[in-house]
Amino acid sequence: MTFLRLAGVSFAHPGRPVLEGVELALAAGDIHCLVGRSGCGKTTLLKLAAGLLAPTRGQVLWGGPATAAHERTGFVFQAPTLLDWLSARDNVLLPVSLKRRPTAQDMARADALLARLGLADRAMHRPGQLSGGQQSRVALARALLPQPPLLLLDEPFAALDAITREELQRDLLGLAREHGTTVLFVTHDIAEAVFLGDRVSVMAGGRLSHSFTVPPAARTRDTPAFGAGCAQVREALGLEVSA
Ligand SMILES: Nc1ncnc2c1ncn2[C@@H]1O[C@H](COP(=O)(O)OP(=O)(O)OP(=O)(O)O)[C@@H](O)[C@H]1O
Repeated sequence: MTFLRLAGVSFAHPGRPVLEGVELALAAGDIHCLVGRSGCGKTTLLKLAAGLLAPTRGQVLWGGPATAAHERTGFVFQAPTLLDWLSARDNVLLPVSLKRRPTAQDMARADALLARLGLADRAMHRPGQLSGGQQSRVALARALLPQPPLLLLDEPFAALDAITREELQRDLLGLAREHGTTVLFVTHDIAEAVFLGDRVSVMAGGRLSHSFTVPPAARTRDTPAFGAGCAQVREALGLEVSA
């Protein structure tokens, strides 16, 4: 089933065309990674997918469960964007507490998500008392709390060290599978895209120039399948591929 489709989507900021006739189809439950050079329009595409921007041409078509547009998507940005004066648990509860008073069940769900992400003993800590990786985990838990069918991630792990980044990639993969969440993930990092993606699309010249299906074997690093996936993406980006 196609979950979200961008059909011939174009977008221009004032005086600056960014996207030209983008075609993208997300299958339900897929993790789709988008790789491209800085400034090529990845964030703009995510905002169009979220309905935060409207296309100047083309359509964004929703084929997922019938929910209000703002309830369809969770968003995780590069910076965790947590509220400094709230505990980790209250940050996770924010999508609920902006609408109504959280129930005991909401709090139990927030605590369960924090525990799933290894933060059981940090629920009452404020963001300033957490490491960068822990703050990113809180941001991920916050995005997942309303159980959105679609999760949009804009380089969420870019600022993290390599070890924490790999841990969070595994956590994201596990959580997306457990919840059946469809994911659109923007990254500069080719290895991250190949590790996480069921599909990887390369963005260049305002459109998706290449799209690949990644075999499940590529989810183990240091396998030929992983190496081949990275080489394919490098080539599509016009980067040197070692022999
Ligand atoms: N509000 C805006 N007004 C005008 N131009 C903008 C605006 N937002 C982004 N742009 C321009 O649109 C282009 C695409 O920006 P976008 O943020 O989508 O790129 P990106 O691929 O996500 O970049 P990065 O990888 O560096 O985050 C860039 O050239 C940027 O300068």
